[in-house]
Amino acid sequence: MTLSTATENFLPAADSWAFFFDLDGTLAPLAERPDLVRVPEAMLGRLAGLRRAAGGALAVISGRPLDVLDELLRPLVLPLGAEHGAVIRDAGGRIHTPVDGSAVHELAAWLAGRLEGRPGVLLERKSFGVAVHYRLAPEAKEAVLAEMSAAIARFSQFELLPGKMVVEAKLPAVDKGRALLRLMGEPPFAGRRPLMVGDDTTDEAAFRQANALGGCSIKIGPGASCAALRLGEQGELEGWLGRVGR
Ligand SMILES: O=P(O)(O)OC[C@H]1O[C@H](O[C@H]2O[C@H](CO)[C@@H](O)[C@H](O)[C@H]2O)[C@H](O)[C@@H](O)[C@@H]1O
Repeated sequence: MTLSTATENFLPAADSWAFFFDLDGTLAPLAERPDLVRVPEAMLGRLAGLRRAAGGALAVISGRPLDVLDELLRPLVLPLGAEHGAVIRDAGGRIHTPVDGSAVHELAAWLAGRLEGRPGVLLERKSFGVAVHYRLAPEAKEAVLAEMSAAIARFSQFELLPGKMVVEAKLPAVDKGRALLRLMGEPPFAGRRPLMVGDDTTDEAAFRQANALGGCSIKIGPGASCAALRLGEQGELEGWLGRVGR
C-alpha cells in the first residue's frame, strides 16, 4: 500500500475531527509570485461543505497575512492562524496577536536596502515578519540566504524560516504548531481530534502538534516529514476532501 493509498482510506468523521489547512501548495497551487495565487472555486466549495459538516471546526494556518488570507478565501470567513500564528482569528472572530512585532519595520527597511536592484528577488512585508522570495531568480538563493542571515544577526529577535523558494524572518515565539494548539483550546475545535494538511517545512510544527494531540497529519508532496500520511500532489486534495465532507 502506498502512502497515498493509506490517505485515500483515511476518512476522518466530520463530527469528531477538527480540520486545519495550510494555504500555498495545499489549498492553492503554487505560482511564480505570491500575488498570482488563487484558491480554485472547487476548493472553496469543498471547504464550505466540510466546514458545515464539521460544525465550523475548520481553520487555515498559513504564513500569509490575515487580510491576504481573507481575500484569497473569499467569500469564506474562517478562523485563521496568519503569519505562522503571529495573528490568530478565533471562531468568534476575535483577533489575537500574542507577540510584539514592533521591530519588523526596521528589519524590512534594512533588507529592502540590501536587496535593492536584485532582479527577480521579491521582498514581502508582513506585520510580524518578512519573506524574501527567489522563485523568479533561483540563482540568487545563496545571496538571499546570506542577506537573511546577516539580517538575523542584526535583528536578533527574529529567526530564519526557510520555505519553498523563500526565506522568512519570523519571531521565534510563533509557529504553526502553537497556532493549532491555541485554536484547539476553544469551541468548536475543543474536544475534537485535529487533522493538519500542509506541503512545506513550515507545516512540520503543526503536523507534530496534531499528532501529539491524538490527531493526524497529511503532507502533500515529497520530502522528509513527521506527517503520518501523504498525498502525492496538491491536485489530489480536492477529491479527497469531497469524500471526507460527506
Ligand atoms: O503557510 P503557507 O500558506 O504555505 O504560506 C507559505 C508562504 O507562501 C507564499 O509563498 C509561497 O507561495 C508563493 C505563491 O505560490 C510562491 O511564489 C513562493 O515561492 C512560495 O514560497 C507566501 O508568499 C508567503 O508569505 C508564505 O509564508
